[in-house]
Amino acid sequence: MTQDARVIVALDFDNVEQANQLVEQLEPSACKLKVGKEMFTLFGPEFVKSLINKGFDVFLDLKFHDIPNTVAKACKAAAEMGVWMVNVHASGGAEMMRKAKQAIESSSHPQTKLIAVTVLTSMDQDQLNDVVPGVTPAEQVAKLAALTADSGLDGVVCSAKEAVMLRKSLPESFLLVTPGIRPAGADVGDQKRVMTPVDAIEAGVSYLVMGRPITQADDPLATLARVNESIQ
Ligand SMILES: O=C(O)c1cc(=O)[nH]c(=O)n1[C@@H]1O[C@H](COP(=O)(O)O)[C@@H](O)[C@H]1O
Repeated sequence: MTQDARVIVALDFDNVEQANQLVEQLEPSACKLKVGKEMFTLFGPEFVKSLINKGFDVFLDLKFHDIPNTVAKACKAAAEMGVWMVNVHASGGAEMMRKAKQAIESSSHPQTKLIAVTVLTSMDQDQLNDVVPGVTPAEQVAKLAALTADSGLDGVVCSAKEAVMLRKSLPESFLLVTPGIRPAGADVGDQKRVMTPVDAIEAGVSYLVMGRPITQADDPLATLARVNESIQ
């Protein structure tokens, strides 16, 4: 594996011992780690710092969405924890995103990457119609990704299905971070816009977020190794 692992393992556990049991088997060269709302609410910054101290790049996935001042301060606090990446919702608007980026740049860890969620990968056309009528997921992702890039952020969270389209209009350095990744035949669960790891990388994705297909596998390490091999 290269130093810059392309798989981000989503640690969505309600039990810190279980999470640590998995983490102990993983290597920072083989994957990055994502801590989301469940584990952060249960176990807080100490858990995040323990992963950073083990050498992992940590994506703190709290999807901030609030008034600009509040989000900026939350992003600065996240950066000062030493995380590799943090995210906000692009639908919070340009001012919110710009202020968040500036706050990170003024922090003691200015290299923390800031990305914005476009349309959640659990949403299909029907669900999006309830929120933004008459717009396809791809159109909404394109609009919010352009807004995110214009606001100076490092990238977006989208589904791999939108990657080819986004790569046509956004620079190579703009990060596309894609959940909804499922190896062929794996259980889709609540995800709607899904793709396999190989197809996602071929579509131009920067990082693959994978939770249950790895964490719930009989052999998480072997599953991660197979994914890494397939995308080399
Ligand atoms: O921001 C995210 O990470 C995220 C955005 C999105 O649109 N969809 C999405 O599934 N996620 C997260 O990515 C992970 C996907 O997990 P699995 O569906 O188990 O692979 C979860 O932790 C979600 O919270």
